Amino acid sequence: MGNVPSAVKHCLSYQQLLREHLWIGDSVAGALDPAQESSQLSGLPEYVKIVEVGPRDGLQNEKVIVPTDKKIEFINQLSQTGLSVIEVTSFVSSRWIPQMADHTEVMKGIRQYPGIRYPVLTPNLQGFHRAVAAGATEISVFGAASESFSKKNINCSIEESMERFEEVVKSARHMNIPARGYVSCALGCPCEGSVTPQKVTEVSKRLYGMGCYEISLGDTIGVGTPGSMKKLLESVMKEIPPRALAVHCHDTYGQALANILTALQTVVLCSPLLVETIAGPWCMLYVSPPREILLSLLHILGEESAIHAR
Ligand SMILES: CC(C)(COP(=O)([O-])OP(=O)([O-])OC[C@H]1O[C@@H](n2cnc3c(N)ncnc32)[C@H](O)[C@@H]1OP(=O)([O-])[O-])[C@@H](O)C(=O)NCCC(=O)NCCSC(=O)C[C@@](C)(O)CC(=O)[O-]
Repeated sequence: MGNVPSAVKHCLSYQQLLREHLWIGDSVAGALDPAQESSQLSGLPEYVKIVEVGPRDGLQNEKVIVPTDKKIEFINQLSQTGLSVIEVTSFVSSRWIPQMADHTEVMKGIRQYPGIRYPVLTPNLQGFHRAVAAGATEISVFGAASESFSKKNINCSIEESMERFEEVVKSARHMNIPARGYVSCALGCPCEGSVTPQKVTEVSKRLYGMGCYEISLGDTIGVGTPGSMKKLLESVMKEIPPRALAVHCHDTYGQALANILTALQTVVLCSPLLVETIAGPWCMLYVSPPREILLSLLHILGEESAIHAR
């Protein structure tokens, strides 16, 4: 792997993870034959949906603005890896997030493959209408469980954000456009520190109640631990069915894999059917095919701006 950063190495494949991180399970390490693998996987969901968020959450954090054609190429390559959902961009203000200023060009420029969904972030009606005009067929609203973060991120209180999201989700429903909902700071806030599971549950419930079909719990600054993830899910699952939950784990302190594993194990106890985990070069693991893509992206971005965790 030469000088490829370890965060990137972690994205390569489950098999690679098993080889490199024996702690994932002594008896699993090195066991790549299908029979053994399937027995080791018991206790985990039968199906894990991966939402690739690299083109949005990854590129929005790059200091160097990636050229539009490279973004389009990146997304088109991701589309060929077997992913079923790729978050493409966000229709936010370019004054706030200049890295996403080319949202319309990216949305219009990508090749949309049948069977793959390409959601985009829309903070308000203005963003929603622009997204739809650019061809978006799935959207996400993004709130927070912390007042300070909400103000800092989208310039409004949690309550105001819910009012905006109601409008967006209602408009989306009228157009048969599915809506997802993010809850940032689910395991800690950069401004306020700890955030209670009750607060996260309350915001998640509002988003689910207004019609978001999936609620993604964001460990925005990667401060979660398996213990706090378990407590969080136990609280949120009292109000929201596990099949509608996703976790979005930043790997800032190297805890994302452990947190995702805990999420999978916690959710499977309640429902063997489905858990969604957000994956992406910047966020998480389990994406086996895009090794070449990651390496070529690193080449595009330059090693200095290597994949980082927020
Ligand atoms: C939400 C706003 C737009 C409010 O921004 P604002 O300044 O409060 O908006 P405003 O309504 O007062 O309008 C001010 C100007 O913004 C324009 N405006 C208004 N809305 C839009 C729009 N949709 N697109 C483009 N322009 C817009 C509007 O037209 C006006 O333009 P002017 O008249 O001054 O020329 C702003 O705060 C914003 O864009 N924030 C971006 C936040 C963001 O993208 N953060 C990163 C993503 S969230 C995240 O990363 C967390 C997540 C999802 O990954 C999960 C996790 O990790 O936990």
